[in-house]
Amino acid sequence: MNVRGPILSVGEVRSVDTKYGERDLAELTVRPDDGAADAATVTLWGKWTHTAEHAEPGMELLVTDAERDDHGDREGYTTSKESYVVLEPDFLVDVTDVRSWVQCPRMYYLNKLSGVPLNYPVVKGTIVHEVFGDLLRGVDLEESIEDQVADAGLELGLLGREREEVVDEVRRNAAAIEGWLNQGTLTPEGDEAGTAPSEWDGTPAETDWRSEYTLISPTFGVKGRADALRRGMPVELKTGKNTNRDPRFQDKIQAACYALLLRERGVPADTGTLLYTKNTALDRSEASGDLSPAKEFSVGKGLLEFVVRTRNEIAATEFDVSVPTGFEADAKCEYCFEQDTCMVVSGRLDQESKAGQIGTPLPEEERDYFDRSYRAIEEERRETHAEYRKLWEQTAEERAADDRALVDLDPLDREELPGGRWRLRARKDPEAVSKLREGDVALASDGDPAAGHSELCRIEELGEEVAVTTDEPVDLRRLDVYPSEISVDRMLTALHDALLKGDSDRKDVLFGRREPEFADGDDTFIDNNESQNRAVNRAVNAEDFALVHGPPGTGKTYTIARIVRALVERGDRVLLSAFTNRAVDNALEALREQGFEGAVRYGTETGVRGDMQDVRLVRRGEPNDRAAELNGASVVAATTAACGSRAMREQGFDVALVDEASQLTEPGTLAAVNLADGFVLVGDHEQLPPVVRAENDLQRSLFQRLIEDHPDAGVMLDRQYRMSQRIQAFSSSEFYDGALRPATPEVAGQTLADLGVDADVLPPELRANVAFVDPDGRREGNANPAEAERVAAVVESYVDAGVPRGEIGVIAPFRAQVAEIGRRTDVTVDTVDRFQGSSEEVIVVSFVATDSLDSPIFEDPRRMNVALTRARKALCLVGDADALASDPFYRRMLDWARR
Ligand SMILES: Nc1ncnc2c1ncn2[C@@H]1O[C@H](COP(=O)(O)OP(=O)(O)OP(=O)(O)O)[C@@H](O)[C@H]1O
Repeated sequence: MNVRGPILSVGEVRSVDTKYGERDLAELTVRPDDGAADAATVTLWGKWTHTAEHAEPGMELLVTDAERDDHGDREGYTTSKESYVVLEPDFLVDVTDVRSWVQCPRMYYLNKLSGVPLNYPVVKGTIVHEVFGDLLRGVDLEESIEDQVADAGLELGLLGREREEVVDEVRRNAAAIEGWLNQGTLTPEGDEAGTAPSEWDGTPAETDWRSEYTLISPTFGVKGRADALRRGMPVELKTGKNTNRDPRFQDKIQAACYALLLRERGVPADTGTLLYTKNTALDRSEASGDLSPAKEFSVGKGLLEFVVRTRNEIAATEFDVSVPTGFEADAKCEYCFEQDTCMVVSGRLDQESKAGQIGTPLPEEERDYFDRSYRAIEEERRETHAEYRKLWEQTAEERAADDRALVDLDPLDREELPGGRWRLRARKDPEAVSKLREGDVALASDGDPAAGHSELCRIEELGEEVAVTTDEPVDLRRLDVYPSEISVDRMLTALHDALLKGDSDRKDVLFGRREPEFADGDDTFIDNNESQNRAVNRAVNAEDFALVHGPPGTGKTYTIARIVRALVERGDRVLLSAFTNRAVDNALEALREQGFEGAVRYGTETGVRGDMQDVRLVRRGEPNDRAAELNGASVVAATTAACGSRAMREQGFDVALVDEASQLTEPGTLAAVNLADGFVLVGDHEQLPPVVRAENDLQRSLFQRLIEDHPDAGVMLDRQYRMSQRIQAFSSSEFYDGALRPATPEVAGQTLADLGVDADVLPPELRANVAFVDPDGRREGNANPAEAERVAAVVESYVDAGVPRGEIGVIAPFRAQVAEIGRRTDVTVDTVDRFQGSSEEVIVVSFVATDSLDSPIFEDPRRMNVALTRARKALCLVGDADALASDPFYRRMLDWARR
């Protein structure tokens, strides 16, 4: 029986005499059934008392295979021989984190802060791992090495490595792997080593080899990606040498973690193998000891329990977001490679640490900022974990209704690609919608992503047919959004880089110790728009930073391109960045339209728009050429997320220009800003705020903070090129103090007639360029079918009058209503978030709500600002007048629309 619930109290560890001799125990009070049952005593015996020492009231406790042990009138449970005790099972600890924690808890923390840097051992390690995977999939060794070294071309070039030298070194490492794979003793009888698994049926024990296996354990709160499984047993590859007979302790722990994860799936993994690739590469005369690369060890219950206890220590530390000191373990600092880094970080952040501190602490406000941001980012991590949990807590139908999965796919075919990867196809219900998009990394599964067979995949095609690529074939019956911690990890490293590596002068301005400064200068860069020209001047003259506030349609992109050109003309190297790929590509397009060539686009093939592929930096190839292309570019364009990548973190710029800055968290913005001496942020804090799950400081952008603290550093673009006078009026008065105006009389006076539409053909209620229609529908959940029907009819009226379908967009607040409307019309229907940054001649907005507006979606008027400003010539609001009139903001909107 499993007992699970919140801990109410934790008793001291004490010893008692039992028939087996003296034993330790600790009693905890827990409310089982996830808090629904009456309080019960749970007794943890023996080594599990170690976990009791880390437990605190408020944490969640899980005891598997518990036994009843009633205490008089109170229910009680006790651990059995089979039990595992898990603290905070919902917190998913990564296997690599368990590994670094056993080396030293402080190392775990430092790794988290600084991320994986660009260095040769790391890049080489990745290549060797890839080659290992290739060998398991049956690829020829030499072919694989050439291929994988070419793939790492850019990074190798940035590290100044020559291709030949790397090929040689990888070959020496890979030889150990190949040799081992070819050893008959380790291969099942009659089977050839290195052959790819023929058909995967979901049970690891039944196939010979699997590479890169993603595992998540709901019970133990652990996740990770095993290098390989051999007949269900974990094999870990280490690009180092180890001449002892036994694997290194931390390596053993890592393999044991995977064994634990496999056991949860019913695979009795009782042996772990570590493969040290440098062993055979040693010069035999210099080396002594055990030179065989593969070292096996047996994974007993004691080791698995140790893994869980270690994992519990991490979960307990993260429960109160405390910082490990290193005293938790008995690692010796003087033997540690990280000793200096550890001391510097401890000194700068004034943290207690076993290694000690050097240097002077950062000013107090910076340490406060660090602590607050660190906590906020860790809260966001917990929210990400909650997303993982939904993979097994929600039913397939719930996932689909939540737009997080495409379910009931019908597998069509599978095709093996060169290099051993697979392309899988399936048919999907044409009406099914989800958040998944082409290019996304997702989880492909046989229908059960947690307990069944699942593979990470990349979505290549998402129409009526779905096509994905994976490492191994899987019966493609379901596709899930795969929650990634990468953005959380990158926020932490950006925070680290900004505060611990950042220039102190820069920090003086960021932390309000000094005002931003500007050089004198007033040139004419743009002669037909005064505010845009001021914005370019502000940006060009900024000694520290400048802010460009751009309401809808005011020519932000145009102005950005002009700023970039002006900066490059005076000899600056510029980073052109934005939150989304779309905005980065739009800015590049504007640059091209203004006649500027020579920008390099840093991004993935699927992320970059088709017409920008010609300037995309290809990472594959000859190291020197690849690095020269990036290093030599005067303008590099990349999303802010990509700015946190290993390669980009090593780049330096004079100015970073960041578009959509109001949609970015502070650390998200810092990722780009860290790379440059000065920066220009472009955004509009009156439109959508940063997209985060947790409710904390991350919801406010750096753009907003700076523009509120230093209004003089900003220029607002006040002429818009998009909407007719009538459409923009409400937004201008509600959000921009009436300062927003049409740029030209043509913009102001545009109507549907300009499209050749005869207004008389339209129903009377749609003839004005702002219209309101009340369909008298009823909200059902997050949809309103009657309203959807009316929206579709409104769309048809515009089409009948001559508006091309491609010029009409429909915006609805909830995905359920998007789907409801999508079933009735073939024009673009989406939520506000998807429409930000775009516009259409005609926009129809569906409000869904009836009776009242009680949904968080209606609480932030900035959403409405985005919705209402997407229309150029006609805007039609479809909603329930009574519900809208119940809130002052929406009442004013109604008054305007009905005027
Ligand atoms: N100074 C200008 N002179 C002439 N046309 C301009 C000027 N500035 C912008 N435009 C035009 O106005 C339109 C909108 O500009 P742009 O796309 O740069 O707006 P934006 O502010 O980036 O829009 P969004 O609000 O969607 O981000 C474009 O067609 C652009 O060419």
